[in-house]
Amino acid sequence: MAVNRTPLIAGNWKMNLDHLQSIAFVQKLAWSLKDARHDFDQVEVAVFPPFTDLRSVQTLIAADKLPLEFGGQDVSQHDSGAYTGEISGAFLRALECKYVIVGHSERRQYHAETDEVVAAKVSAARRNGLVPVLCVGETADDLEQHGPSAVPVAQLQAAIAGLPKTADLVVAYEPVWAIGSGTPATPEQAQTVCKALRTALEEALGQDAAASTRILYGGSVKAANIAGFMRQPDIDGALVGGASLDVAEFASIARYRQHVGL
Ligand SMILES: O=C[C@H](O)COP(=O)(O)O
Repeated sequence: MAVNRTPLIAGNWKMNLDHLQSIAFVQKLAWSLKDARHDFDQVEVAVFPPFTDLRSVQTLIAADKLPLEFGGQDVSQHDSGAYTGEISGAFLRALECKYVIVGHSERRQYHAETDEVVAAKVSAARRNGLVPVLCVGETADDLEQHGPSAVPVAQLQAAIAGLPKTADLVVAYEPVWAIGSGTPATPEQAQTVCKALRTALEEALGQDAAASTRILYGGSVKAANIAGFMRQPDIDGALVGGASLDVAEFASIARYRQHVGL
């Protein structure tokens, strides 16, 4: 991991933990990281609760001045109007979200989100002052047919076409076959794709954007395997699903520097 990119350890809770559970979780997480003298200047930690938890999480983090960031798991491509069930980026920003996940494979798969929709959501996030955490990744079939990098790179290119060179963006490489499977990509496999993604960032947005944009790996990350990913030069953190629901496990992932020997 390059020294000029602050690593980001992000927990995507998906559809887990209600607002009461979210309060207990965030309190325990902050306590656990404080106990362990986690260095928040060296590693940024963020949680992505369900929409219904965001107000509780915001209130707790603000009241106790907890050094945690948070964001939504999705955002509408529209800012307001007759879109039943959708959540505006303006609403997320009003709740002081810093980030929003865009284009997660579960949204692409279960909600038929196309590259075009994902690109519109990236724009909506930026328009509303949110940093998009743009997810890209190939299925097992994609991998067999096109190799490791073609699909994630094409998804990235489609989502960032037309963005200004100064756009603040996080990219999360999540091979679909690794998500929730217990079988992560190897650090070397993940590095190969993340390097290709960085090259695509450079081609689209220039050298500075490529050098400053954080690229996360996601897919069956846990405390026992985080160090291998964080040793890779083009991996700047992790987007964690299942393991982010266990406070001790997630805190241990956030303290990856101990595992890496830093
Ligand atoms: O957003 C997170 C990813 O989908 C990874 O999920 P997982 O850690 O449960 O494999």
